[in-house]
Amino acid sequence: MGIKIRNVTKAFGTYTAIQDINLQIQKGDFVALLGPSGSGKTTLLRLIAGLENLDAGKIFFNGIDYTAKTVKERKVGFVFQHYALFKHMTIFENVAFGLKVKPRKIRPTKKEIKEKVMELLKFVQLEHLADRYPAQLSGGQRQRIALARALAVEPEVLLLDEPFGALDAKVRQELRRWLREIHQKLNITTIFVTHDQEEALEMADTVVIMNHGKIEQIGSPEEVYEKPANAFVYSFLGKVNEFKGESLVTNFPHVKGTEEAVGYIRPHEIVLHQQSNENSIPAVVIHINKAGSTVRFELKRLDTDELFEVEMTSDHYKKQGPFHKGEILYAEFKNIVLFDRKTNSIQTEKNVQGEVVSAISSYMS
Ligand SMILES: Nc1ncnc2c1ncn2[C@@H]1O[C@H](COP(=O)(O)OP(=O)(O)OP(=O)(O)O)[C@@H](O)[C@H]1O
Repeated sequence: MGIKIRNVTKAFGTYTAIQDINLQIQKGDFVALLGPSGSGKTTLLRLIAGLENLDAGKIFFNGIDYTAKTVKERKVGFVFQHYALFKHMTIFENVAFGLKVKPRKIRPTKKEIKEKVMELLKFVQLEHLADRYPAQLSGGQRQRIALARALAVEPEVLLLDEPFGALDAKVRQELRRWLREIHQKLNITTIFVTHDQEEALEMADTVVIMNHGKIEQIGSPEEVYEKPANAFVYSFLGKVNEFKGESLVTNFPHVKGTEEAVGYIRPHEIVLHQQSNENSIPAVVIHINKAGSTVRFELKRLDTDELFEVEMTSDHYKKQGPFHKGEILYAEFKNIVLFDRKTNSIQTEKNVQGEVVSAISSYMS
């Protein structure tokens, strides 16, 4: 099922949660709606489902205007963050529910329902839990059952709202992989909401980045990460150090009047030296975190007192270090990305420092 959202707007009272959104989702796509809290992700998902009425615009399913269709008519399957399983029903009954409540004419027979439910439980690898109650399952198992239940009615679109949000990191990781496999097998158009950029970039084929009820960028994970459309997308996808105004001037003596310029640098794009060079800025080490395969440093610039983060692989650190808290190091900023705050557009990207200085100078002068 392909979905087209055309000029859709939705307000709650005087607050516009979705502002004139356009989005086209291809049949079989695996889409993440990604954005900070309150950006309108859930509202957009509920509009697609037919759980909310829109104020303006249209929604098409396979080219047909579905704007006025009910939830039932849209044939969507849902999975929510908080497992909406029926507590008083067994796992089997939970999965069978959608089939049992079908109108008599199209309701499968008891035998067919049993076969279908057992097939789904096998599919989500939990057939041995058929007779248990939801309270006897782990959070991850409950979400897998919630998915089996959503799939029982053979939806044409699968909608998931922060499906793994309430689970711990390890289970979440397992379920991400599992859901991708399920999508590969079934190829149902799937849209999931998340505020976790790692989850979106890892799982989705298409990422839709939302902010303040609008879409900031649509693209593959590579596209949005490598070619962010604006400052919001850049800073939302991964850690960044932000420098503006005086800190950019101090860093780049050629730059004049920097009010509208913001420079972003990812922590792994800063190189630390024990000796100064003409491109480096002195900074004192505030904290070193050596847990895991990446070593993270917090440093304070000596010229502006600003804090910033640096990351390097532990292998690299072994060769270059050890560094110590309180030590003065020299930070060289590679790949600074400069945004114009007025137009919210990228001025320069992925340059080495020398080129950036000239780009900034020509932009500012
Ligand atoms: N039923 C409602 N009545 C009034 N305001 C609402 C309603 N539903 C959502 N909103 C508002 O609309 C905005 C968007 O909410 P929405 O739940 O879509 O955001 P979200 O991006 O999914 O956020 P989160 O990640 O926190 O769930 C928020 O400011 C929210 O307060």
